[in-house]
Formats: sequence, C-alpha cells, structure tokens
Amino acid sequence: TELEGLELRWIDIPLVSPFRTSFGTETARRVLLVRAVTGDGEGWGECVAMDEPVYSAEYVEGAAQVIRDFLLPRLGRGADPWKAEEAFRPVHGHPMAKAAVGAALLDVWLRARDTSFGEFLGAVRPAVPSGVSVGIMDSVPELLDAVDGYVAEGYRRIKLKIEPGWDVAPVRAVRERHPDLPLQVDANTAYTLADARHLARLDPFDLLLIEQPLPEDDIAGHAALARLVATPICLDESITSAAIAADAIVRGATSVVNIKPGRVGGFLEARRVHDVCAAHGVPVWCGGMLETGIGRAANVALAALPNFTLPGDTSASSRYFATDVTEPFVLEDGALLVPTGPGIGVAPDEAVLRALTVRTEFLPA
Ligand SMILES: O=C(O)CCC(=O)N[C@@H](C(=O)O)c1ccccc1
Repeated sequence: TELEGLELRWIDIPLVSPFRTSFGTETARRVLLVRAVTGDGEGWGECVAMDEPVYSAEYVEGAAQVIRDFLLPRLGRGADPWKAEEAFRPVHGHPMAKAAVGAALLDVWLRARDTSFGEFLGAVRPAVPSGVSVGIMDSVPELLDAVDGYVAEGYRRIKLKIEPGWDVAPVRAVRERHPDLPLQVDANTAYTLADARHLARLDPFDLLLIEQPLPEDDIAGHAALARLVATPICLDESITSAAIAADAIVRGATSVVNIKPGRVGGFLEARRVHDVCAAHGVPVWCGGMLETGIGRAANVALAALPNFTLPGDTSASSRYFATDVTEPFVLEDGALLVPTGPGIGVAPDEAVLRALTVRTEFLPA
C-alpha cells in the first residue's frame, strides 16, 4: 500500500533523576517521534538523537530536517521497509534519522501482517534480562546507594559510566560491595591510548567489558588497547554498520559489540550486525538511548535474538520516566517481556502524548 505521509512529533519528557555521562548531564529528553501513515494504518518510530550532537553527529533538529528534506522525498509514496533502506542509501550518514523512519515503516508493515517485531527479527526467548546504566555521581557513597537500589530491583547487570577521574575508585567500591555482580563500564570515548596502563588498573575487578574507551574513529587504537588490558573491549559509537563491525572484529579492536538500531541506521541493519558478530563468535548486547516505550519495545524484541547473550541497557521505563509514553515496561524477575502484539506491540497513550507534545508536523508523501 502507499505512504500517505509522516508525522513528526517533538516531545519533552522529564527524567526521574539527572543522568550524567562523560559528555554531559541530562535532566529531560527532547525526543523526536515519527508516525508513518499508510493505507494499512500507522506505525511508530523513535529517533534516538539527542538535542545536541554530543553522543554522535546527529541531533533532534538536524534529524527532523533530514527526514523532511532528504529522506521523505526519496520515499515517494513507497512504504516498503527494504525499498526505503535502499532509497536512503545515497544519503550519507544520519543513521538515527533513517532508523526512525525505517522503524515506523516496519511497524506499520508488520501490523498489517499481524506479525510482531520479535517474530519478524527472529526472537528466540520470551523475555530478556535487563541491565541498567548508572551515571557519574558526585560521590562514591551516592553511587553505592544508586547501585544498591538497582540491584534490589532485580537488575541482572550494572554498567557504570566512567571518565578520567571517576573510574578505578567507583569500580573498586561497587565490586567490594557486590563481589559477584555482573559489572561493566562505559567511557563514551573519554580516554586515549596513553591511558592504557591506567585502564589496566580495572582488570582486577572482573568486569564483563570496557565500553568505547577511545574515540569512535580509532579502530586501530582499540586494537592496540585490547593487547594492553585484560578486560574485553566493547565498541558502541564506533560500530555504525555490519561491515564496520566485521572490520573491527577481525582487527582485534572489539570482542563484544553493543548494538543500537539508531546508531546503525535501523533494525534491518541491526540484525545484520547481530548476524556478523554471531559468525565471528562475538557476543552482542542491546544498548540504550533512554528510549521511551516506543523505541524500548522494538529494542526488547531485538534483544531476544540468539546472539544477544549479555544483558543490555534495556531497563524498565521507571529507570528514566515517571510516566512513559506507552504502557510502562516493568522488570519481572530482572527481565522485560518481549511484546507479542503486531508490530512493536505497544502504542502511545494519546493523553500522555498530548501532554508531552511540544510540536507536531505532518509531512505528506
Ligand atoms: O539505559 C539507557 O537507555 C541508556 C544507556 C546508556 O548509558 N546510554 C548512553 C550510551 O552511551 O550508551 C547514552 C547516554 C545518554 C545519551 C546517549 C547515550
């Protein structure tokens, strides 16, 4: 069937607590949602770009313009997710903008065929174990309180944000408090190869991995670092496609991969990254970008694929939001249930959406 148009919807959703990473602190999210309208109905996608280009080069206003001026015109009235991926290929970069449109088209395509994201992608389990990401805090006691709370909630893995000056001490404190807890760290590119000896001081704490210690374009640097530290290196920002995942793996730059559909251009490519990593015996886990229930639902379905063998940043809605845009995702025995309804299996609550909406714009195909 034909595409009638895309609705862009900007929402402001507050965070339950400030979230500090090596590139800044967030207290609320400006989120761009995309609703695809076709003759078959509608589908939803969430653009994971932040308000400012500090995680990667994309940002909300830029993504909206790329969708309006460069992606939608290339779709014409086409609504086929594969043809859309092909139509977007001449546009360089902008994976998060592409992924948001692609997810909305895939959602409406699957709803029309009464097929869930999980069935379509190849989910092999009904629930996925949840990890949780813990931001940089003002003090170690404050960090320990936060970690204790998440462990009490049942989270299966803790990820600590680190940066120079906040790394060995907080990791040591958490490890001493929780000797058997699956634990990993995320540097968000905050270190250099000169920090190798310092990062090796994390080796005694039995971490699952060190995520993206170096800048995203430094594949060779991560390969050199992997030879200098014992803890496995995991890449996030560096992995923008299945081909790049394969290159990073064969060059010894990464032995675990964080998959984020928005970072790689969409769910079709995310599955290719999963498959390439599986072919190399490299485990993957599902990263997070503080998604609302719309993006979270699709991520949970992806995280149920066979090679997602590590808990991801697929936390409960309450980790970030007092009120989610959809029915909240709730931790059950430390896991989230994979939605079974058609498409992403969830829908935004109209009243909540209206209350959070800053602006909408309908773009006719
Ligand atoms: O649980 C979540 O959704 C967030 C997990 C997380 O730490 N995301 C990090 C990241 O670098 O992966 C991030 C934080 C803020 C903005 C972008 C990314």
